[in-house]
Amino acid sequence: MPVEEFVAGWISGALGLVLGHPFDTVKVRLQTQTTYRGIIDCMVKIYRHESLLGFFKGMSFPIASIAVVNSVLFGVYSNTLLLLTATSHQERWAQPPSYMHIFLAGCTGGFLQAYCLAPFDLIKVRLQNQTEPVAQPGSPPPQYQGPVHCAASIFREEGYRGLFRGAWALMLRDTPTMGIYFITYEGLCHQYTPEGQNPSSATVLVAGGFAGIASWVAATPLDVIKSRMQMDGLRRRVYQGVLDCMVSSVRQEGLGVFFRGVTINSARAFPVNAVTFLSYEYLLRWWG
Ligand SMILES: CN(C)C(=N)NCCC[C@H](N)C(=O)O
Repeated sequence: MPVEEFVAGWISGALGLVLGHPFDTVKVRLQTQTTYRGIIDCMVKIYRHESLLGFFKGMSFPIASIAVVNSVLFGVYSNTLLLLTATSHQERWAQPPSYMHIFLAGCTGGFLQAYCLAPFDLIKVRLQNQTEPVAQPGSPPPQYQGPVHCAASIFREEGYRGLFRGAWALMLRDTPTMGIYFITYEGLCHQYTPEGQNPSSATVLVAGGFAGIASWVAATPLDVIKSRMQMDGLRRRVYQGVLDCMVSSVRQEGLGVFFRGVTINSARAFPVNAVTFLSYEYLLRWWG
């Protein structure tokens, strides 16, 4: 099993994550809180009330977890393709796998990474939703004082299963959309690369960016539900499950609720995934 794919997945994911985290904070707030009038209003309020640091709330855990999460996604994707098609990453441009195989490998990677991601994503969302300014002397401390405190409090108050709150919605979100992610990336690369050659940096950047946008547009409805399920249980339980969360969200806010955060998700997805795929491809070429 080639381990370079796992390491390349980790490094490239970390680069993309730092770039995209401020957008992610705005998205999570828009999806779970009703106090903001839109992206700009949310950004201005975060900056005024919480300073620039407010945009980076909840980032330390994802940075620590990206090693596991992204290496599982890229490593499982690549190794599943190797199993299905018997072609390694280096041979893949000369002998392209079928779209069905790419989709299946993407779904497998997405499914397994969702399981690893669930507790880390929960803690990120809970921390991002704390609106108190970071470390202001004299003011009451926020409910969670950091990622470890947050994890320990969830474990104490909601038990082990509490750490996996929203995990079903996360799996439903990530399994098909990671198939879409890799199909878009590989499809665009092949479209714009002469037979048998490696794709150029510009092609990788554009294909990676559009793969991010396509997958996030498809993922946004379940992303909204996932974030709501993760915030549920903080004070009292509102939703009985994923379906109940969908139905009551639509009843209260209309069908538009499924597209909350889609603009900021797409704006974030392009640079994040362009950088992720470019660094991934270069690291593998460098080691290959
Ligand atoms: C849920 N969906 C659609 C995805 N996770 N798509 C793949 C993008 C992964 C990248 N780390 C990012 O955060 O954009």
